[in-house]
Amino acid sequence: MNSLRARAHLLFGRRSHQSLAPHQHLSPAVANDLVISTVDENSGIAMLTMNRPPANSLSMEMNEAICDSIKTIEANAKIQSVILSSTNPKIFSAGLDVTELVSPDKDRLPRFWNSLQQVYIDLYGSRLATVAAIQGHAPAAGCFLAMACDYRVMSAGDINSDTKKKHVPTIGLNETQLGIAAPPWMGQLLVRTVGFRQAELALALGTLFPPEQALAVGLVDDIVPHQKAESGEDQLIDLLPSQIKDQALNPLLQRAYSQARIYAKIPPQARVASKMVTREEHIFRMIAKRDEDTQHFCGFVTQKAVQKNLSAYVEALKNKSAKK
Ligand SMILES: CC/C=C\CC/C=C/CC(=O)SCCNC(=O)CCNC(=O)[C@H](O)C(C)(C)COP(=O)(O)OP(=O)(O)OC[C@H]1O[C@@H](n2cnc3c(N)ncnc32)[C@H](O)[C@@H]1OP(=O)(O)O
Repeated sequence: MNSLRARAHLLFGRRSHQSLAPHQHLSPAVANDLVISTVDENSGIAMLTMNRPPANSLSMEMNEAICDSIKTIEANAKIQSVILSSTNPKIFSAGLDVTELVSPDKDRLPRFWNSLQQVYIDLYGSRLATVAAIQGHAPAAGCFLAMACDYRVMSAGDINSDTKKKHVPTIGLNETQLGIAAPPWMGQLLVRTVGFRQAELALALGTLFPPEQALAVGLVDDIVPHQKAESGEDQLIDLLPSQIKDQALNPLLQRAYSQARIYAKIPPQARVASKMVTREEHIFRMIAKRDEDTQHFCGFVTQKAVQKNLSAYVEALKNKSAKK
């Protein structure tokens, strides 16, 4: 137990009281293209915006960029909360980049999987309070990113003013629909989020929940109707990267921001210690089985039958997109 506590300190307690970053008031966007980070030391809030068109799918480089951004923000002791968002108004993240899975390079595949495991460790185990602003679709590992946060707000959907078409985002672990299974630690996150029976059903069926249902099962904490607010918070406007500067009146981002502010006011030692109570065991269990998990993943994904399903899925995605 003592060693668990020591390791927990490494995971959750690291750098929480040290200022490793030079003092800054409000930083301009720090972009590594795939992920854009902005921080506001006055409010103690940062924003991590995923920016990998067209769908924020998680390639190895994208996973690494997410981890790098989390670590950079964590190194600033003035920051207590981070909002995870997307530059794409219709897609939060489409999950794993499925092209990483089809006819994979045998040296890259385990590294790719390790990069996803690291996102889990760094995001789920972050000392920061994390709020997911789920504006658009969040299937599979997109749902995982949201579940790894402390709080999830989801858009109720939107009507295109020109075409009058309704856009309703969905969220869930839909892996079985691709002929694959969510890895145990990801599936367990769903169990921890929505409870055993709902998770058992949703995992088997690959259910993608629209916002109202996601709220009803507890997969998200709040849903926000898309009605532009009259006025925005100046501090939120400053935090938005240039790519989404026009989103200052977006009610979803405003709701995420107010939740991030609530978290930022809680004494960090207490908040982090309480996070440890619910998360440390799960994280350590995964770390202990990390290599086994990688081997299982590589073995599973490279099976002939699985490759056939994945190829067909990627083809269908491309055809769907081409028909638009
Ligand atoms: C033991 C463990 C073993 C295995 C575990 C493996 C775990 C896997 C977890 C995963 O995350 S698997 C990935 C699952 N993801 C999906 O099934 C999502 C697929 N995408 C969609 O359903 C839709 O794209 C969307 C609902 C997210 C958005 O729909 P829409 O707005 O209509 O956009 P398009 O479908 O036209 O897509 C736009 C563009 O993006 C490309 N794309 C979409 N998803 C992915 C993806 N996951 N990876 C790579 N690329 C993706 C799509 O092909 C289009 O690209 P174009 O260049 O053709 O425009």
